[in-house]
Amino acid sequence: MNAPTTSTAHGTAAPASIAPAVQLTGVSKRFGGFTAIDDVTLTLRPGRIHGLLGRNGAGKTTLMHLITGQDFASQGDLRVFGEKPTENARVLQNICFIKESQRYPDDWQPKHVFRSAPWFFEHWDEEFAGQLIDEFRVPLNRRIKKLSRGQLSALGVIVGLASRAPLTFFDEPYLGLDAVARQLFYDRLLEDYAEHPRTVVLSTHLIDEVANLLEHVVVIDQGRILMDEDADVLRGSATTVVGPRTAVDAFVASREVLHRDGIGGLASVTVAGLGPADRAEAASAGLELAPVSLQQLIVRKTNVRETEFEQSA
Ligand SMILES: Nc1ncnc2c1ncn2[C@@H]1O[C@H](COP(=O)(O)OP(=O)(O)OP(=O)(O)O)[C@@H](O)[C@H]1O
Repeated sequence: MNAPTTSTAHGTAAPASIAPAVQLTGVSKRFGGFTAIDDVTLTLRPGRIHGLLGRNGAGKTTLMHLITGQDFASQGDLRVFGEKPTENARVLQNICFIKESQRYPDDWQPKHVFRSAPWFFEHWDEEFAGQLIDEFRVPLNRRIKKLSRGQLSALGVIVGLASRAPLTFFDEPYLGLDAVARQLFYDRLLEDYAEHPRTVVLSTHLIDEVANLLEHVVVIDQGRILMDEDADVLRGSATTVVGPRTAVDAFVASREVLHRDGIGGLASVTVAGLGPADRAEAASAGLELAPVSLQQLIVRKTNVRETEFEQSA
């Protein structure tokens, strides 16, 4: 029996109904005395592109290992398509996990990877894979050990895209990819996802590069979820106010300040959520309002919440 799936208008299998694709409740992962994932409760809804973001060592890869059944949680309940993922073929056949450190048999060439992919991924699209192989210029008959770093990354990206797995993880897939190849990856992911909706989790440090792809953002730090919000809500949740310092200070005095910057008599202050009336007030005070990039927003909100966490600890 397969994991619950349903046909979309495009005829592609996707997780059924509105049941969560992934559901974690009070999940922790400890390595000896060190807690890498700390009491995480998180839901990933199906049919969305999620960004899993966070600083080095935050716990992103560990979390993905737990969700993809490669490791056991020390505590808590973890469900993927409603079932526990570990040692569960029904769930695992619907997951594709592309990671930078992917290992292949010593004597394998890319052609062996592409030949074996359909055994693992029931929605594998050979024609799409062929198109991507040409576009990313991956040599099919060279030993994988001899591939350049970028070619190796491209191999993973092609498998991840052409697998069309209902739940696909890309853990820092861009490492080694040049700017042209990264853009190609983003373009093909978005086009293919539009035609074949599925649940995608993208872990990356290049937040602004993927900002337009992301529908939902999860930020993790020291094993805890710092942010779990729709990207659109996040985008509209802060604005930078720029102008003469005294006017800016007066305007932000009663508002939630996320970040302050400035030089000489000029100030640039990022504040949370401005409504139409606030915007009119800023305009009449001669202040400029600038949008905040997703990356800046995440960095600023993360700093504020890290401080709150530290104070409450
Ligand atoms: N097998 C392990 N044994 C001990 N500690 C581990 C193990 N695996 C991960 N850790 C620790 O858990 C923490 C989270 O690591 P993880 O690889 O999940 O971070 P990450 O967010 O993916 O980081 P990066 O962005 O640098 O790849 C780190 O402090 C790491 O050293």
